[in-house]
Amino acid sequence: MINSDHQKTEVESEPEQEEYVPIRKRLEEQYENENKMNEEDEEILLGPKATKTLLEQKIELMNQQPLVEQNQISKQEKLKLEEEELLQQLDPLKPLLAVSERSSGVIYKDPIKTGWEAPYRVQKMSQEESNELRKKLHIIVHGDDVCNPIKSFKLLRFPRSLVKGLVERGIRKPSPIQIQGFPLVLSGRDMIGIAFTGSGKTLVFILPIILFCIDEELKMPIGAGEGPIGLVVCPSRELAGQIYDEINFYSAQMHKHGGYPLLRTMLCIGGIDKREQLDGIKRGVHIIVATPGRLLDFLDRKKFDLELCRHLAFDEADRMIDTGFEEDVRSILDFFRHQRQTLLFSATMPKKILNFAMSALVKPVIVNVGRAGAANMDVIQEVEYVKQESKLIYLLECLQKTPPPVIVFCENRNDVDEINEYLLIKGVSSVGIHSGKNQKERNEAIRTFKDMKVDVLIATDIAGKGLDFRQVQHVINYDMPEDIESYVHRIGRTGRCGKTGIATTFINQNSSESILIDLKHLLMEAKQRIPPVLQSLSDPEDVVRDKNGELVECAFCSGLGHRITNCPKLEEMNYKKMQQSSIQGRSNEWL
Ligand SMILES: Nc1ncnc2c1ncn2[C@@H]1O[C@H](COP(=O)(O)OP(=O)(O)OP(=O)(O)O)[C@@H](O)[C@H]1O
Repeated sequence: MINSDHQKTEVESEPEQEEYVPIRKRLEEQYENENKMNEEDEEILLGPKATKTLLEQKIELMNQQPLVEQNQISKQEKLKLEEEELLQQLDPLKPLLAVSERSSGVIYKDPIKTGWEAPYRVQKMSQEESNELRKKLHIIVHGDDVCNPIKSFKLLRFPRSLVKGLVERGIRKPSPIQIQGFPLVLSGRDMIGIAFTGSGKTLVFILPIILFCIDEELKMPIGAGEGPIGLVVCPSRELAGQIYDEINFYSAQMHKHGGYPLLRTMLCIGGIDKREQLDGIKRGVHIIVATPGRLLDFLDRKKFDLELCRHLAFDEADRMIDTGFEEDVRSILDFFRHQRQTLLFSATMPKKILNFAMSALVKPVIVNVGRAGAANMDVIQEVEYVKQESKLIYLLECLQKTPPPVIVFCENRNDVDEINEYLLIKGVSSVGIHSGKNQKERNEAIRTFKDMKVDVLIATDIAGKGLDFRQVQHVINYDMPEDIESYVHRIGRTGRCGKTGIATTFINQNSSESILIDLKHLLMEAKQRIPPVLQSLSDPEDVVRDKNGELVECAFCSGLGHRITNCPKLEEMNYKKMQQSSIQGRSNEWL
């Protein structure tokens, strides 16, 4: 978690802790309270409420069928329905609609219009041909009127100067998420893109946004104080910096090789001088890349507005709307004055977040490449039992597995500092990054590591999501993260864009059994070797399989080894939420 360190410090410094109330009880109470307040709102938005539970409705439905057709509700089905119900109770949140949209009663039914159209050759592809191609590439789509996938940049009508830029980056043909994602985004559709780490999701939103902005600029140049047309929001400053650099790279390529206008972009994140950022706005800006805290700060203080903004992308979207931050997202949406295109991307997307996110989209298309939350198959996953006291020594040995650069992840920042000190003493060139460091130190750490001036980066989950370090062949988890999604993101820092990588994870008696069972199933799914220590763990009784015998994932964290009723992430989040209810304001991490 990006701000887990910060949260831990706050929690530790609390003199008196509130009494711990079991999750079910708290949820029941919370649901009752929120329900009272939101009944009217919800009825307007969602229609009249059902008076019966899903289970009762199902039984009633079955009773209406002829006796012969009646099957007993299986234990599994019953569990699934109970889970659906629990999920609904967990989600007493209003749909992700901005207050302004709700108050004006405006409901958009059609996607926004763009000037892009697929070539005739693509348009006349039959449904069977499209499905065949999707099947071959493991692309699964959900949604109405999904446009055909497109296999080449040329057919996508990308300008030559842009293709030149792609080639300079070693990119010659679109990846599966891009084959389906580009035509959808270019044609104005709202989209949720879910594909494994390192599969090229970033380009799916940045390239179309660049093209839309150039188109607008050519029609009517952006004036002083105007813009942005495109807004990208992501959960960490480092990721924002990376996306910002990518946008500038492709814009510069199009300017240099094609004479297109050079786009004005702005990085809107905490930890850097506000005045510098505001200077950018004065000249007018086409694209802003932001973290939510600083963005809301500027929007609240009317430093710029979203009057012209038509394209909004959330990267690592599930993290953005994870418990506790949906209010920030709602506030951002509230600044939009006109219809927008909304795009969400991540390698993990638990069902709870997906349901919630869908309410902000218009006629959305969900594009999946593989199971949401599955590990990248190009990463060889190794799990080793290492006693707590032997970890540092073993780490040195483990670093020899591959040539540098290597990333070492750990849960808390004290460990980052301790490991960094140890490695430096042992003569290993390393650098540490965590939320306790100032932005200058954080930027410096990422830069020196990216430029391969140091061999090892030691990081908390602050560097776990979205960051693209092309050369990294080995990721070491010094400890097992608290939830399986963070594990998937962490190991995804290697094995990117088709290259193979190794991930080594240290486990011991400190790792919770629940997360180890999730890990075991994730390894099984990715056809990896299961070490004896994990083999000996048996599944809890409530684990459910679908008709094909596949495990049904937890709807809250996508873990395969437990149900939502026993979700450790949910338990942890609710505990933290309760602990922090007295702490006012947004986390520093987001500013
Ligand atoms: N079609 C492509 N062919 C080859 N390389 C590509 C292609 N598209 C993107 N890349 C490169 O692959 C790397 C990973 O891309 P990107 O960062 O977009 O992955 P991602 O899917 O967003 O991963 P994560 O989930 O970890 O954020 C980048 O270096 C990018 O330049």
